[in-house]
Amino acid sequence: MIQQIYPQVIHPFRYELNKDMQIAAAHFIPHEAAGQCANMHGHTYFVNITVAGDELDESGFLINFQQLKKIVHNRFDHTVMNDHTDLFSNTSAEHFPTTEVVARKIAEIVQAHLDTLPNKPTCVQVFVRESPTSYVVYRPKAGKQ
Ligand SMILES: Nc1nc2c(c(=O)[nH]1)N=C([C@H](O)[C@H](O)COP(=O)(O)OP(=O)(O)OP(=O)(O)O)CN2
Ligand SMILES: [Zn+2]
Repeated sequence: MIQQIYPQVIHPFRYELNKDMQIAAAHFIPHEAAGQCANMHGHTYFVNITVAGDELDESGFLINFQQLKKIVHNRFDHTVMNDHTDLFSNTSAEHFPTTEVVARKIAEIVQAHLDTLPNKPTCVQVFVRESPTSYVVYRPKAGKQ
């Protein structure tokens, strides 16, 4: 069971939901500054996604928790991050599968789905813990990723 305390995000919305998930995945950072992390290795990523909004859908959901798991966990679990060439690149630092970029890409994937919903919720924070001692918080700027 995942039980962690996450950094809080300030937002103006009435509702906020949080979905936790674990993703087992491998990656490498294709840069000499990464040291040993330039070699392929694996993590159990702990991800927390925060979605907020003022309106619920016809089910009384901001978004179905299960849908969030489907679009994020199912996409990455037991994969190699670098193999997702539609998202990550081994030649551009903005797209290396670092914790920072993984968090941003998850926010982009989630927001793209939220944009299709009639109640128009917003992804306001993505927390990604890559190791017991290292995590990133990504907060999209209002109105853009
Ligand atoms: N800013 C970032 N720095 C590092 C990243 C990253 O994504 N963003 N990634 C790595 C490596 O991929 C590595 O998996 C994680 O490194 P680190 O936190 O050093 O992992 P350790 O478990 O070895 O940490 P200790 O606290 O030393 O046990 C490197 N840097
Ligand atoms: Zn790593």
